[in-house]
Amino acid sequence: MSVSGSERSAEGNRKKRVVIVGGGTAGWMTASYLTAAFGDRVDLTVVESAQIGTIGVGEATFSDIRHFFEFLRLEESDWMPECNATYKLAVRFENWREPGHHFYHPFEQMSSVDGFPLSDWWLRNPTTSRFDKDSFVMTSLCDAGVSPRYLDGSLIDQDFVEQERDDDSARSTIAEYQGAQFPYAYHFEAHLLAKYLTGYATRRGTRHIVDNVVDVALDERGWISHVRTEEHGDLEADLFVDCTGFRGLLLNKALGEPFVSYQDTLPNDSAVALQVPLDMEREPIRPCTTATAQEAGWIWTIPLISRVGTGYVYASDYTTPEQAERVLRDFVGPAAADVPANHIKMRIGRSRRSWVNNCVGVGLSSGFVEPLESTGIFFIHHAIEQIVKYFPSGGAGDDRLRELYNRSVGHVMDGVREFLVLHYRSAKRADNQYWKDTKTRTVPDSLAERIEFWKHKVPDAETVYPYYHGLPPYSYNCILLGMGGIDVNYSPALDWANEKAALAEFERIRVKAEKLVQELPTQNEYFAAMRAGR
Ligand SMILES: Cc1cc2nc3c(=O)[nH]c(=O)nc-3n(C[C@H](O)[C@H](O)[C@H](O)COP(=O)(O)OP(=O)(O)OC[C@H]3O[C@@H](n4cnc5c(N)ncnc54)[C@H](O)[C@@H]3O)c2cc1C
Ligand SMILES: N[C@H](Cc1c[nH]c2cc(Cl)ccc12)C(=O)O
Repeated sequence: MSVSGSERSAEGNRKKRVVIVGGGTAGWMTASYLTAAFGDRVDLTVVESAQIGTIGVGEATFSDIRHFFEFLRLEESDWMPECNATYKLAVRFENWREPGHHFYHPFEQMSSVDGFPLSDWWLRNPTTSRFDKDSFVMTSLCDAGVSPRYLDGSLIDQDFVEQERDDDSARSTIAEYQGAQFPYAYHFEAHLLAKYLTGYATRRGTRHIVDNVVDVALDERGWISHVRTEEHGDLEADLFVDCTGFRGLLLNKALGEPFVSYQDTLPNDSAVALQVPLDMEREPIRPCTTATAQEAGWIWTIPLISRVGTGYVYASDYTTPEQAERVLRDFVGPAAADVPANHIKMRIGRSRRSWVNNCVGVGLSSGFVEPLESTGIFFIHHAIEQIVKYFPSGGAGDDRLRELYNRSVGHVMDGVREFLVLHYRSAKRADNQYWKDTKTRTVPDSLAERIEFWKHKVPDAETVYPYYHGLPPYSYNCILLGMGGIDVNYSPALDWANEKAALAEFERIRVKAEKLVQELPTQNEYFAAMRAGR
């Protein structure tokens, strides 16, 4: 049955009611974005429990998140100080290859010379032992601990400033900027961002209810008719957004949508986290997330203003919570002595469909992979953009819109899963059962075949996971060449090619890095100036 434009717009003109259950990062990011997208043409309510806490450990992000803040028309100086935010130029991997080794996965597109990526040229003739340092400027900036902005606020890479549109009414999305690599992302306290966005959304008309949802009622079609709260009665809506975290109260529990576990390929299912005070007068704020390999997983180190978020992500099949906490406390040292530990059980995988009938899960209810490449908030941001893109009309075409949404969200999570599995499979480290098993465990179907290709031709757009999943081919190059456990070869054609231009490109990178390290302020200096109002 087809629906005419006029029928659709009549239905579409009715004010849509959206109820978001859950007030963590997912709930408030969704509320803020929908407010920014639709204004008061959509009636929004967020209901969150005062008793059930949120996940917030000190999070790192993708660089794409800048489009979220831009969509809300927020400047860094508005929200960063409120969320103890710092810059992230890369992920630094320590000890994944062998003790004492480190490499970076930076926010910087890898150059190509004569049609071949720099990784190919580097494999043909490694200038030094550091692929990441030879091929990316950001690596040196991370080692030097500098900010990607000068003290006057200008950005290292003016190209991005020039790309920004003059037209104030247009706002960008992730999809529009694919291919253009912005040079940094952020570290921030997700619970502070949720608090900041509570103010943003409620000032723009979002209703905020603090109460427990105690029942989810379905109508005869199996759609949600209302959620029942303890003290605020029943909340009806056209669309319910499940932001209840790992509980999946609406999507999984009430609607019964199955959860597809990734545990067979990504066994890390637990974490223990600490918030460690940081003396900003004495200690540098590193401009990167650090992921340090451990006996049964890895430890994240996320530098924030005045503190460091840290935690051990581990597989409960290989160690216990008590041992994990001991390892983490030893790693941090005396600074963690009086800090309480937060033990978290993680649900790894995704809901088979994230959008079912009139309920869409966003955040941990939709899916989660371990935080190795900081993808949780990216999943949320991507999901919200897709909700707007496929927003239902209430008409017959909605089934198709939901299907497209579910495909897009499913591909993002499945693609990220492949990327993360590659980290473990390609890590050279194999010094205990945990690390030995990473070499023999099943990998997602087509990854095994891709790895066989990559041994002979470094990853490019033709050979990585074929659907959009946020990660460009150069990221795969960084991981493969950095982890060192899979032998990759340069393209044979390079034996007959002239490498002069490639050598000049390596030299350009070296000179640019040296200059920037001299010129840029440290993160400590930059944020001291930002907080003083510059
Ligand atoms: C160990 C760990 C490390 C992470 N690190 C990163 C990182 O570095 N980068 C990144 O991008 N992401 C990271 N994440 C993911 C990120 O923290 C989450 O994606 C993000 O915080 C969103 O969580 P959420 O809002 O979906 O769920 P939650 O924070 O769990 O919020 C759930 C909300 O639902 C409410 N709720 C639940 N049940 C009810 C009920 N019955 N009635 C009313 N309200 C209810 C709760 O009160 C709460 O407000 C990490 C996650 C974990 C576990
Ligand atoms: N969408 C990209 C994803 C991306 C590109 N480079 C990196 C580096 C790191 Cl450490 C994480 C993600 C990405 C983006 O966010 O820019």
